[in-house]
Amino acid sequence: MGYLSCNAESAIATCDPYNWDRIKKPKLRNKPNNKLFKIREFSHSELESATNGFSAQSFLGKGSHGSVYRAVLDDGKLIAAVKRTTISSTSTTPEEHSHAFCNNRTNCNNNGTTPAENEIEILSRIRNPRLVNLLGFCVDSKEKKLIVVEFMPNGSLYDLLHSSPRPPGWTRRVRLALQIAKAVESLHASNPPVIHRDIKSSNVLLDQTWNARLGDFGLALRGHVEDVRVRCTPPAGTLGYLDPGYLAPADLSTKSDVFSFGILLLEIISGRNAIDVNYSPPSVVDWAVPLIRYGEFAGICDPRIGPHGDPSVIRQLAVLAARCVRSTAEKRPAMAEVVDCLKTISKRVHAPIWSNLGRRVGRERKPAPLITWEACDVSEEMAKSSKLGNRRNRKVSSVSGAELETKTIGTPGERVPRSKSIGSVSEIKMGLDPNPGVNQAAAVGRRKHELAVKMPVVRLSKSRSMGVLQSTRLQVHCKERGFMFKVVKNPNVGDLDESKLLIGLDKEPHKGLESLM
Ligand SMILES: Nc1ncnc2c1ncn2[C@@H]1O[C@H](COP(=O)(O)OP(=O)(O)OP(=O)(O)O)[C@@H](O)[C@H]1O
Repeated sequence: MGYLSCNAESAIATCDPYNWDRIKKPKLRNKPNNKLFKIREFSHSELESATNGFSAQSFLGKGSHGSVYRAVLDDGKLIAAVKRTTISSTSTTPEEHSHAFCNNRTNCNNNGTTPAENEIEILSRIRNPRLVNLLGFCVDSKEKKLIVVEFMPNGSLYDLLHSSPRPPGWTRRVRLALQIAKAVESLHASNPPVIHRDIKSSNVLLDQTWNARLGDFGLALRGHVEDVRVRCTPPAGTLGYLDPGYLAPADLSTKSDVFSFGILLLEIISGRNAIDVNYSPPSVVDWAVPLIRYGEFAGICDPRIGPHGDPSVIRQLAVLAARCVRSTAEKRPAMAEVVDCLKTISKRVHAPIWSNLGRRVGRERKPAPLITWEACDVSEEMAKSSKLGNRRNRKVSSVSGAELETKTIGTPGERVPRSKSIGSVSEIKMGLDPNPGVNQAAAVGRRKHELAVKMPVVRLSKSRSMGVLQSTRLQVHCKERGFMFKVVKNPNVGDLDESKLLIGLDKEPHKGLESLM
């Protein structure tokens, strides 16, 4: 039995009673592997030598909360990834605050724990082949926590979708989507449930056999919605993936993860970033949902690979994604249902080529009613919207069009190749359009072809997890406009070159944003 001590308040026994519960109920669906497992405590010198002194050669990448290094441990028998966070539970400097996107009352994102402590606490209780599992931790002399997790040698799903010279085919995309869905479902099926809150393609890593693993539990919350901890943790997530209905702690549910998964599924289908200012509308939801409503399924497929030979595969994937991003959380499917749908789709993707021959030679063939329009609320709204006009369209799409700070737009209709530049939020100010139907109506009107309005060249960087801004004015904005994002250069960010996206739901204005509100 391993025992992990993070700090006096949050000492964690890996033999948690919750895990005993699950061990007693082995038949639970997709039960995470909650067998007791050892969490190692590494010495700092051990990790230092395993990463060649945290050298540039060992550097794997940088996230919102710190840097990640490849570590060779146990005489080469164990390769791991070490996350060195930029904040400690005792740190107080403004720089550290801004690195952690913390509000100005605490340097912690979750009620007294830093993202690193939070990740250790959550991952020490769950273990699953679909997750980037915890191997151990280390506390350095400045009380900073270093997290040691399984090393994922094949990069992230983000890189695979957006930077790979050989974009994955449909079989692989559906397999990856199913693996991620299973990972999320296993979190939601835990007792108490774990809500990840930061599902996105850069947090899906690929293991040595190219299977998807969900990682980065820095923002995850473990508990029931009524638990104090969940109720007191302000909203956080990443722009483009964040559930627009998640405006206050009480709004959080597993359905927020379902929304983010829906965005990820649209990204997998289309190869488009969640937010891409090279397109109008920049939000993948605003772009894809109107096309899905009008049955233009081929229009949302990644043009680098084209639609799947069996149109029902794309239809089912698209409708599933549209259901996940429904604006009403209760109408979104549970992850268990998402897994079932993807399993069925997966079987169709794998169906032998001759099963499609009927259609190819012109023989009429009914698509399998796996996810029919009738079963999908989107169809109801489609029918309503055609009666009520485009103003109704806004109700379906949860994340409305992002508003560009600059209005300079190139020639409408001019085709712009899909840019690999990363849809981010650095140079732009984004808000939920107060008239979201306008964007969507335009999208529908020109739906026969992909919308391609050339935007000013903006070099973008990867969307980052965001923290919390405390602002009454922004809260008012949120209420008045439905929901509002502000993306600005944050002068407090220090050496992080990323601009930070902040969403405010509380009292005191954040210095960096005050002037922009
Ligand atoms: N276990 C791992 N194995 C290999 N590479 C990893 C591992 N974990 C993270 N990385 C890489 O390190 C980089 C930083 O990861 P990290 O999770 O800290 O941030 P992120 O997900 O990119 O951004 P954010 O913190 O905003 O969510 C990423 O490029 C990621 O691919």
